[in-house]
Amino acid sequence: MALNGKTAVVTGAAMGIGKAIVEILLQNGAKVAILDMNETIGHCLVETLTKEHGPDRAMFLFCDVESEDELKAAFQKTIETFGGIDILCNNAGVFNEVTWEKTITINLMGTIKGTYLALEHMNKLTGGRGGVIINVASMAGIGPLSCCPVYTATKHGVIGFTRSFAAASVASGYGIRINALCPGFVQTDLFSAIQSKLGQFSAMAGATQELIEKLGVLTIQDFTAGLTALLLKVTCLTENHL
Ligand SMILES: NC(=O)c1ccc[n+]([C@@H]2O[C@H](COP(=O)([O-])OP(=O)(O)OC[C@H]3O[C@@H](n4cnc5c(N)ncnc54)[C@H](O)[C@@H]3O)[C@@H](O)[C@H]2O)c1
Ligand SMILES: CCCCC[C@H](O)CC\C=C/C=C/C=C/[C@@H](O)[C@@H](O)CCCC(=O)O
Repeated sequence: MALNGKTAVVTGAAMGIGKAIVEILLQNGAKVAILDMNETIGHCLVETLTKEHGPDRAMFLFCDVESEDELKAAFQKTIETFGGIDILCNNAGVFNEVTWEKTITINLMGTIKGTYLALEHMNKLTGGRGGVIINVASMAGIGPLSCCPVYTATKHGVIGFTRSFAAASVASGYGIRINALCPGFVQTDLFSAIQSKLGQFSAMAGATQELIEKLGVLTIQDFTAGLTALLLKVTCLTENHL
């Protein structure tokens, strides 16, 4: 299988898009560390995945991406257990215009913290073996979304950070491929809860609903089907194309 022998870390992976990414990685041979704050769902997911894919392929690690110490500990545990990290997916994210500072800390700073830790482990210039980083941004990172200026800012930030880091990686020879993923609307818990998280922009809910009707909403199954080929293309090229 394409990802045999590879180890991946996925943040915010207990459910939704993160969980879908974990399943694709496992189906293609990788071992996966599932980082999340939701211990109950995380442990339950590992139990299910172990039945499907066999023992020692997936493990749950409690980790709030706001905490550099927790991220560091989770990376360390992954390296000790699986022998290294080849793929990092910075997926953890929230949608909340009320507690907007936290939205920035999780969505943007969490992604930057994860990427810098991965750089320490993967950088070929300092003895690492290279690797792949995937940052989950959004279509709201490409254009404005009037109901959520801060969420939009974090996703624009993730894209800007990813593009700049990619240029630095190529210019310096880190041996790290980094890409941003920009999904449209996907039926997850985050998507279902948006109405109550708009705060002072709740008057924009109508415009957002029109956009949702225009663009449509992917089921997680359709999202997974569409993502599989793309994710493999990005992650499989580790050795030959860096
Ligand atoms: N659902 C969509 O329509 C959509 C579209 C584009 C991009 N995205 C992005 O995809 C990512 C995943 O979103 P989702 O829709 O699957 O959300 P979700 O709410 O269904 O799942 C998010 C997961 O992240 C975890 N999480 C939240 N805060 C965390 C933290 N501080 N540290 C670690 N884990 C944390 C949650 O416990 C949960 O398991 C987010 O970055 C989101 O912005 C979502
Ligand atoms: C309410 C959003 C909850 C989920 C957010 C996700 O990250 C998904 C974002 C998906 C699509 C975004 C599209 C953005 C399009 C705009 O740039 C523009 O074309 C639409 C303008 C309408 C508006 O201002 O609201």
